[in-house]
Amino acid sequence: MTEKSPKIIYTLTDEAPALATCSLLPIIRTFTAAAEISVETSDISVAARVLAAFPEKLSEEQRVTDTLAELGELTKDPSANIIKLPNISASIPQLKACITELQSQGYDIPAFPDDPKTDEEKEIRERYGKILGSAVNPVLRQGNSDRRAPPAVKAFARKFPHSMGPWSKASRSHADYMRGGDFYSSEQSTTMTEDTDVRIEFVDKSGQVKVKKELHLEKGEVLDGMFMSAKALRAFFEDTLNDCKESGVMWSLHVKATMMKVSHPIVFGHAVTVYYKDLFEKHGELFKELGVNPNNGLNSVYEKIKSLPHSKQEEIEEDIHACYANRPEMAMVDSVKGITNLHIPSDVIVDASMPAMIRNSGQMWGQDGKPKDTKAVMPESTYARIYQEMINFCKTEGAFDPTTMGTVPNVGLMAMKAEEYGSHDKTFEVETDGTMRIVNAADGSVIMQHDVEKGDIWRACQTKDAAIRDWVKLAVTRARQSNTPAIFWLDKERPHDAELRKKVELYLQDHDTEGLDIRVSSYIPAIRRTMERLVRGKDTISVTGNVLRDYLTDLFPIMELGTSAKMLSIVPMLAGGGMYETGAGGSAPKHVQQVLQENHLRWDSLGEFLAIAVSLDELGLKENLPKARVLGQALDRATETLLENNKSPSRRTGELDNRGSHFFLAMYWAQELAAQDEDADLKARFAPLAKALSDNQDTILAELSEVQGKPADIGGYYHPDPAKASAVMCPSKTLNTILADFR
Ligand SMILES: NC(=O)C1=CN([C@@H]2O[C@H](COP(=O)(O)OP(=O)(O)OC[C@H]3O[C@@H](n4cnc5c(N)ncnc54)[C@H](OP(=O)(O)O)[C@@H]3O)[C@@H](O)[C@H]2O)C=CC1
Ligand SMILES: O=C(O)CCC(=O)C(=O)O
Ligand SMILES: [Mg+2]
Repeated sequence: MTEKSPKIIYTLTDEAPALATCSLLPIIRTFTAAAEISVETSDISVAARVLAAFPEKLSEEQRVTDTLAELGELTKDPSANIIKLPNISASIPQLKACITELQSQGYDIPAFPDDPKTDEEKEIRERYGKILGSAVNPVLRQGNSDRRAPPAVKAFARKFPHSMGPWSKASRSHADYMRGGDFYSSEQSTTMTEDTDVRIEFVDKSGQVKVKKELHLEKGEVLDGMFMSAKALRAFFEDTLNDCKESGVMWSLHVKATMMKVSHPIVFGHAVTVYYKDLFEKHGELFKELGVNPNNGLNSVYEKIKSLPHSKQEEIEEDIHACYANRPEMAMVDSVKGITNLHIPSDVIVDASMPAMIRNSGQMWGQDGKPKDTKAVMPESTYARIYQEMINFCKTEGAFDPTTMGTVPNVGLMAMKAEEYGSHDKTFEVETDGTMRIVNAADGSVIMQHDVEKGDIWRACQTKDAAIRDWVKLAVTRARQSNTPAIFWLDKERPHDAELRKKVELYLQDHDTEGLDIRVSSYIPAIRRTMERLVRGKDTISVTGNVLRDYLTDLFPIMELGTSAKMLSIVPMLAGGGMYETGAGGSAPKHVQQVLQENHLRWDSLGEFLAIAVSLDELGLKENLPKARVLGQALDRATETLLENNKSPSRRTGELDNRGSHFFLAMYWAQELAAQDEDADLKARFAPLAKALSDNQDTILAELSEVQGKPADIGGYYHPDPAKASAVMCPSKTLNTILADFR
């Protein structure tokens, strides 16, 4: 194949989707080869990114290229066609585990410096800092977000509804959030009237000015500044704990320490030191000497005390247990292993954890492994209120019914690192009391300022005008194409949203909105109206900012479909290319545990099937490749058949899993190609494959089922051995031979 041949980039990521890829990719390549489309891989796993950061430490054979940087460049190319699977947005404990694993495999990379002192350590910390948290998605998402459940997926959910816990009117579960002192209450916002250079500065009490960051802002760009008071946050945590202790409701923290990689670990750290207050008061000095970092969770205590004599370790562990006696019961991540909600900051991630709780009758799991009513603590009130509104709704109306409910697609403002999710390099933990301010670099005039205290978390956010214009256009396009009412969720009380409201009003005038139902509404009336319609089987597009994009595209899909992995998730890039995300969920670490213990992968690749079909269709349209379109459309029909026949993976070991589901997809896809009459060549080519697969169905399914029930060895967690992982994920010799013979 020449270099110019049409190509799709398929990302290799982490955990469950990476395993699923070992099985699915050979199938995809078998089909795309027939249209001379190459499917090239790009490894953006945490492990690959770590290795790419230290080329000088590695041998020639060990070195890998910086594929994320390459992909970032590709997003500017109008012909870009990227299939993006979910990847780990690593917390510090995860990054450390990845480093240790790579070192054990013979890669001479440096340890993660907890407390960098020398220049060399600082430089290493900086390199690792670029890999931490949500470091991939913001680079690749150079467009706004279009996430929806295709009609076939909705039909499937209605025919085979997922489980949905009932809601009691007497439920004591609720969301709790700060009523003051949070980002919401301090937000300031302005739109730049011209291109402007600004400085973010800190002024201490003696008037000394320290420049924290310099920025170039474009004309029309929206700039926000806000802070969260550390004192108010700690007082809030204490109040919530006391309230739970008195009422007997379980306590649980929901943040996004992965994506909000600077601010939320700090918030998480405060929760740890408030919950385990007695422990930190008693051993604070020792913990400091040992390098305990509460922002990494209670696990940091367990890790660091390992160096102490046994008797001291026991004393500290007893003090930890004493906290449980004094504090309310806390929700557990794993009650059998004793892992609490505060052990590791990346275990409970708000976008997925809150809908899971609501779907589970508003309950989470307690120390005894039993579900219990819960206070879901989400300090920042900006978005937490929508969860309370949904809880109120479920309490009065009962749980949602997946067999009758409508759907809530989302058009999300995401391009160019919009809003809070692009704020990490402009987020600061304040060192002493003083003033944080943004000044115009040209004349020193103050654009906005906040009086802050030591420990407060201050941040600035940027939203580019081009991104907002494109977002409005995408919303109108989706409303028109699907003939569905759309609501712009913009809060009247929020200064940032007030700026956006002005722009939305203006940019809507650029489009033909005749006959469309497009409204602008504050969050609470917006979710209320959406839910009122939803339970009546009616659809409503939510048009939201970046954080609500993230939250709502888990919240509604999890109610509607059981998992957001079944979503079609398209990012039409501003430069003209396309990125097709596979669902709206993450990399499902729990699924890997099941593979390692029982060799059953319950990962549903539906998001991948949907993404590949759109990717092929778009490729066909752009490159004038009718065969690509025929392949894509046949894949969509095959996916519909797969859903109708319920050949999605089961959760239970011994039943059809991810690999078996891929087999059915391959068979249905080949059958669709053999049945179509648009392309005679594809018809003739795929007829024998369809026959071979259906003739051997029983043998293949038996071979796939045989391997289940025993532990599996993939040779690593973050950096599995490709041969071992492939052997585990492609265990049917018959299927492997049929695919190899066909190619
Ligand atoms: N686009 C991206 O790159 C994203 C990455 N992430 C990253 O993913 C990791 C895990 O995040 P987490 O909050 O646990 O959320 P996940 O979405 O990965 O998992 C939550 C649960 O959702 C269900 N689920 C998710 N995907 C599937 C699927 N394809 N098939 C079937 N069920 C599915 C599973 O439920 P059950 O266990 O009941 O089967 C799973 O345990 C983190 O490292 C996070 O940073 C998160 C979101 C998006
Ligand atoms: O980038 C991440 O960490 C998570 C992304 C995510 O949750 C989403 O886009 O829905
Ligand atoms: Mg999300």
